[in-house]
Amino acid sequence: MKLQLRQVSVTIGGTPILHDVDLDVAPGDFVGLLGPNGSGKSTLLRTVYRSMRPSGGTVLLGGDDVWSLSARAAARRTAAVLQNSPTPAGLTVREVAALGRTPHKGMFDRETGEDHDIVADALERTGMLGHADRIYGSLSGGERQRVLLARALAQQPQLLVLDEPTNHLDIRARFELLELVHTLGVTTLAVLHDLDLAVRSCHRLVVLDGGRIVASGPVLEALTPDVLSAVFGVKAVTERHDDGVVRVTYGARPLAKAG
Ligand SMILES: Nc1ncnc2c1ncn2[C@@H]1O[C@H](COP(=O)(O)OP(=O)(O)OP(=O)(O)O)[C@@H](O)[C@H]1O
Repeated sequence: MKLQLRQVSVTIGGTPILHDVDLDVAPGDFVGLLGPNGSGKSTLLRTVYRSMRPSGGTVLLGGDDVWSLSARAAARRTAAVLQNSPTPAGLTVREVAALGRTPHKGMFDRETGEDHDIVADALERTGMLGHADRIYGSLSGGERQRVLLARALAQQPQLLVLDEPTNHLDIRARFELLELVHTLGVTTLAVLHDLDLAVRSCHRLVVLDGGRIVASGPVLEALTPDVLSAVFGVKAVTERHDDGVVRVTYGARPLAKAG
């Protein structure tokens, strides 16, 4: 399902945070949202998963304004994996993942065999099925992150919104998680701080700076040396290597301002 932002702006307490953002994610595309600290990435995501109403502009999912949908209808379409998501204390891993089924069920509906299978599949795909009966609060940060992704998968969303999903994960788990997201084929918009992971994993990139989109497109077109220098302050190049993998290579003295 395609996601379109049209002229989206956000102003908080009189301070403009996002300025007329236009952004497209095609069905099935995995788009990385990059930018320095404070550039507005999380705020942009909030307008998509309905946590912050834009001050202007529209957010369209499958052609429908997400802010005109009921919260429940929107939740059936969009799943978000966020930093520090509040999670009820005392639940098991399976119970947390099963929360992803909530938007698909009536208030008094019980879990069906199909729900059970969907949750088990989500836990299996995130490598957490073996921990299904553990208390969520007892997990490590990386394990929690996987369970939150399992909850999102159990939601069977048409749009996946991820805010720094690889935070807390060790290097192998980072690759595994992004590989998993890539293979899901679900339309995905993900804030990523690791530029090298982003260029390997994403189909396209969008770069925010000061609340404005300053570059977007296929990875090699979006993350040019000029953008890396002007936006991120580093000397680096993005190039496709002989093995076909796109990588970001940083200079020996990577700080652009260091001359
Ligand atoms: N509720 C709020 N009230 C006041 N300012 C806010 C609020 N939310 C965000 N901001 C400000 O808006 C700007 C963008 O914040 P945002 O969290 O979207 O940036 P970000 O690109 O996700 O940053 P980071 O990479 O550090 O997570 C920051 O200057 C932040 O302080």
